[in-house]
Amino acid sequence: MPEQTELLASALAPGSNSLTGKSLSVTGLRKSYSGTTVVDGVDMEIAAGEFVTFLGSSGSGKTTTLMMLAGFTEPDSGSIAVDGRDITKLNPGKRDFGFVFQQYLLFPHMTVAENVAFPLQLRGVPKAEIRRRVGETLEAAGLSKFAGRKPRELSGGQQQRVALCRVLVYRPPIVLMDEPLGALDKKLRDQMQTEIKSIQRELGLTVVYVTHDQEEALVLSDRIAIMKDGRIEQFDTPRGLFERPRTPFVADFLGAANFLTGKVEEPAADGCTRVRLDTGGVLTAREHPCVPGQRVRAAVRPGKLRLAGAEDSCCSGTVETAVYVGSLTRITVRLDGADPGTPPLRIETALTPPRPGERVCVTADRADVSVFDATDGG
Ligand SMILES: Nc1ncnc2c1ncn2[C@@H]1O[C@H](COP(=O)(O)OP(=O)(O)OP(=O)(O)O)[C@@H](O)[C@H]1O
Repeated sequence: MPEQTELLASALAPGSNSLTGKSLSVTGLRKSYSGTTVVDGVDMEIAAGEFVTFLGSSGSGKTTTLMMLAGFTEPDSGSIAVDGRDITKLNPGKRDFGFVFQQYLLFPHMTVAENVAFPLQLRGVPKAEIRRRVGETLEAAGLSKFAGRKPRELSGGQQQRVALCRVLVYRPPIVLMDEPLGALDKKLRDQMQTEIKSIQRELGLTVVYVTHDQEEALVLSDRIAIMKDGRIEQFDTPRGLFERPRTPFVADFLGAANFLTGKVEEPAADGCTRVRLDTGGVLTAREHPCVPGQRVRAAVRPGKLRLAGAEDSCCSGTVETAVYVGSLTRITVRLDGADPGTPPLRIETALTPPRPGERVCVTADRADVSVFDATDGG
């Protein structure tokens, strides 16, 4: 399949109007419905050729934001610019964006070839040129033998590939995709992710993508905008989001963090923040803007908590469960002195795991500990 992807990219390349993507600039975008704000001041700069994903739970405003970029939904305020040109008032057809949605929205009465030809006809491309470009695109996508079929005679993956061809055939500089792989099974989704990513890279397209699937966002994106209640909580690279979450929500949303409450100790010479945990024991974090005595929550991902060696300062507790899930074991540990109402710590380890009932001491490297003010919700 990678070969096919390269073919598709090269079939689209010759004679292209706009081979590379364009930049997108979004400022203060807002939208309310019946007095309820659903998009609440979205600002972002997307570089030409960048793959950006809106990731968030249902109702967080991802689709509404994308629809405003597309021009299908009118913003209450804010502006959108492509390569510095304001397009906020431009109607969708004039924006020359490509759209791919979860529902493939292929025309059911048209054949595959007619579906792919449609955007070229709209743009007044001469007939011979249409025939050539449709043929090349279908060939490269491995769809030539289905050219005469109607969409209902294709599988979900094939239909989605046709939908992708129908967009790429007219080479839009910016492609907007809303859960395009949502209807496909896992294996096909993985395969299509690879294809979409390769085509985007090969052609240098700017892609703005919507999903609620974390793994998909991490695989595809140069940067991810984590959305909550109509706002961007953090817009960063996958690594940045994982390693430097700016809010407890982001820490928990990506990779389900453990939260431990405590109080910041007097600063030490190394500039690190030491948190004396309510359960006893100390966790050290890299520098955070905290003051001594401040009540905080320290966040650590399950894969970053580890069972301490003799030399570590650590937090003692008892293993409650240990479940082997293939390449690693998921352990839960109840810390000594933990409030019975609080959930146990979740730890993932590839090492030989302890057994339920065993006493352990838990710690984390300072680079893996994030600290938030205790009143910072999320
Ligand atoms: N046309 C509309 N009229 C009224 N409310 C709307 C309209 N469109 C969206 N909403 C509301 O705006 C909020 C955000 O919706 P949106 O579809 O943008 O969220 P989303 O993050 O894409 O969610 P999902 O992942 O479920 O698609 C929701 O509460 C939704 O009910």
